This record gives sequence, structure tokens and C-alpha cells, in this order.
Amino acid sequence: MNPTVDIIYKYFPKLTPAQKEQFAKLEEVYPFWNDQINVVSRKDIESLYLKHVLHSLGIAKFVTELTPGTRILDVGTGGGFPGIPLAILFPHVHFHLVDSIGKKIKVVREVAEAIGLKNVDADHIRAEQLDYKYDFVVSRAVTRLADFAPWIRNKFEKKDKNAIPNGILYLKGGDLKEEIKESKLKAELHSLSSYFEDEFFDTKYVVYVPM
Ligand SMILES: C[S@@+](CC[C@H](N)C(=O)[O-])C[C@H]1O[C@@H](n2cnc3c(N)ncnc32)[C@H](O)[C@@H]1O
Repeated sequence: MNPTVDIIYKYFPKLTPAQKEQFAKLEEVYPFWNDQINVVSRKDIESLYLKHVLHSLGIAKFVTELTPGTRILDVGTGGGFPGIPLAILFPHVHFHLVDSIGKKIKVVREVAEAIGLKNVDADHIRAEQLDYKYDFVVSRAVTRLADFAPWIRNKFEKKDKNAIPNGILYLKGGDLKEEIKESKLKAELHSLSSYFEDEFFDTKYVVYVPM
């Protein structure tokens, strides 16, 4: 049986009633929009909370506190992962979700509106074309680090107001050691199994690259 929203409450026990309601609403909103515009595989939508929502929140187990006003870019957000779950968790942080496919951004906007998220902007644009600065860039399953880093290298604010220096937070699978070597980046691997006792993710690490 696939876990319900309770799995989110289990790992994030300090959620406010409003946040709990937003997480709970995803269970209706995503299947509705996914039937019209496919953003998540049919098989995976049944394990929405485990494979998408909790997985996205792995980033929040590594960066647990963010200063109000922090700006985060989600590159290749697809249907809103990891950006939407993170935006629920950090209502005082601004999230810019972008994707190169317009219909995916439609789903992101509909989901954000349906659950009342005020801290999300979503745009149909390639990451390389953006001309803004951010504190962090998050992403999940978009491309190899060596290709990804040049897209966003010039998009970081210089000042570090958060507990960890600005940088990339990437949920990424594949042969990461080889990828990190290829990218020549100074990257750290943080295992999701150190945050979550349930073993369920195809992608097992948050890759953190200070920038
Ligand atoms: C495999 S999907 C992952 C979607 C989402 N991050 C997730 O984990 O469910 C990769 C997404 O990256 C988007 N993408 C690829 N290259 C991009 C670029 N240069 N700028 C913005 N989005 C891009 C694609 O359109 C696609 O939606």
C-alpha cells in the first residue's frame, strides 16, 4: 500500500495546520492535473507522497533553516518537484520554478494556486536564459552536473545569509562519483537514507555544490 500524507507529517512533525492542509490537498490536485497534462508517470502518481513529495523534501533535511527573503530557483521543475513541496515547507522563502516545456508550467501554476501558495512564481523559460540572482538553485533529475553547472554559474547572490553557503542542491541519480569528477565541481554527497528510515528512492543523494 502506498503511504498517505502521514509520511510527510512523520518526517516533518512541526508543520502548521495550514501547511498540513496544503500537503494534504496535493493528493487531489496532482491526479486531477496529471490526467490532463502528464507530468508524473501514472505508476508514480500513486506513490505521490513517497516518490515525489518526500523525495523533494530531502533537500530540506540538509538545509533545515532558511532566512526569510531567501530566493531559490528550481531548474527543470516539471510538474513542480522539488519546488512545490519546498515552497510549502518554507513559506517565507521565494521560489522561482522554471521549465523549458510550457504545459508543465501550466500544471505548476494551477497546483500553486489550488493550494494557495503565495511564494511561487513559475515561468516557461530555459534556465540558461534567466537573468536573475538567487541564493540557491535546486533541481531534480534534469541533466548531468557538467552540463547543468554552466547554465546557472552566474546566477548566485554573493552574500551568504543562510546557515550554509549559497549553492546547488541537486537530487540526482546515476554514477555520481564519475559525474562529479567529470564536472570538476567541489561537490558533497548527502545520503537520503541518513534522513529517512524508509528505503524507497531511486535517487539516493542530495548533491550540494557551494557556489
Ligand atoms: C526528467 S524531468 C524532471 C522534472 C522534475 N524536476 C521532477 O523531478 O519531477 C526534466 C525536466 O527538465 C526540463 N528541462 C530540461 N532542460 C532544461 C533547461 N535548460 N531549462 C529548463 N528546464 C529544462 C525538461 O523540460 C523536463 O521537464
